[in-house]
Amino acid sequence: MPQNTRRSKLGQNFLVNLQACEAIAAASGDLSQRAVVEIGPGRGAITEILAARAQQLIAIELDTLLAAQLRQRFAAQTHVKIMEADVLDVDFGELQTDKAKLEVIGNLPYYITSDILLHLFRYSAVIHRAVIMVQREVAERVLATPGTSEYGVLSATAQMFAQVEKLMTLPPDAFSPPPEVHSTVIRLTMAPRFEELKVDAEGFFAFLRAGFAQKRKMLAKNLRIAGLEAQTIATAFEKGCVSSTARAEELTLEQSAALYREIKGQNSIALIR
Ligand SMILES: C[S@@+](CC[C@H](N)C(=O)[O-])C[C@H]1O[C@@H](n2cnc3c(N)ncnc32)[C@H](O)[C@@H]1O
Repeated sequence: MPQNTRRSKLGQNFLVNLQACEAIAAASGDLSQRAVVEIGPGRGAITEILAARAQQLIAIELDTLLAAQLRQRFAAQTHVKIMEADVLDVDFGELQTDKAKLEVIGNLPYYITSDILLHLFRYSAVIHRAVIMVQREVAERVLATPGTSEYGVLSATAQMFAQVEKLMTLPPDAFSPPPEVHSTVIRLTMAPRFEELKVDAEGFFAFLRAGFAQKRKMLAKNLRIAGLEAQTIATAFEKGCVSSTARAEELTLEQSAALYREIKGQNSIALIR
């Protein structure tokens, strides 16, 4: 495959703004006692800084050539391990070598941002924080609050697993080659809310996906389409104090959870297709 095609396919827009590299590494705090996982180290701009600060660094790179170059460059630093792999295939549980949770950092390949986020949430029990660069529009969706048009399944999912913060936005010229979009660094501090809101992850996410399935439709309508009985929905909305005309994006996570618990209490969740 020609180099340019491979680059755009793998989301290879390398960060060339040194200040931004420093800021990303600094956003994870003191790393001297931490194991850090870098996703997509590329040409090593952030890797270099992390190698100087972390107790242990595991950098996961899919591109064979880049991985080989990094391996050579960091050969003398035994606390740095370059893994040639697809990050989505990596079991983060196996990367944790002591009790301390992992710090994750990365200027992500944008073509699989949502998949990487879901992968990180799957391993939220072994991750402390993730400082990641994503496309600005994705950051806006992750950070969106209920009642705004950006609020959707991604916002609800991210906010069920983590406290999310926006750190900085960079223009295309901070990268080489420049992407067509602006980029935003966000910090996710893992703090799952399932116990607090008394919901199970699998059922609650199926409920959220059904509720957001057609964003222009009212939540009740979407739940009907998903297979719930009208009476079940009406009772749950009444008990959960949710307006029958509400749309899914208007509900806080607390309200969605209350509604879900009501529906589950009526043994109707299994009806969701
Ligand atoms: C946006 S670049 C960031 C490179 C570097 N960290 C920087 O900031 O300059 C994304 C990197 O992720 C790598 N990559 C793409 N898909 C990947 C995957 N599935 N698993 C691991 N790395 C991947 C690309 O080869 C590229 O090096």
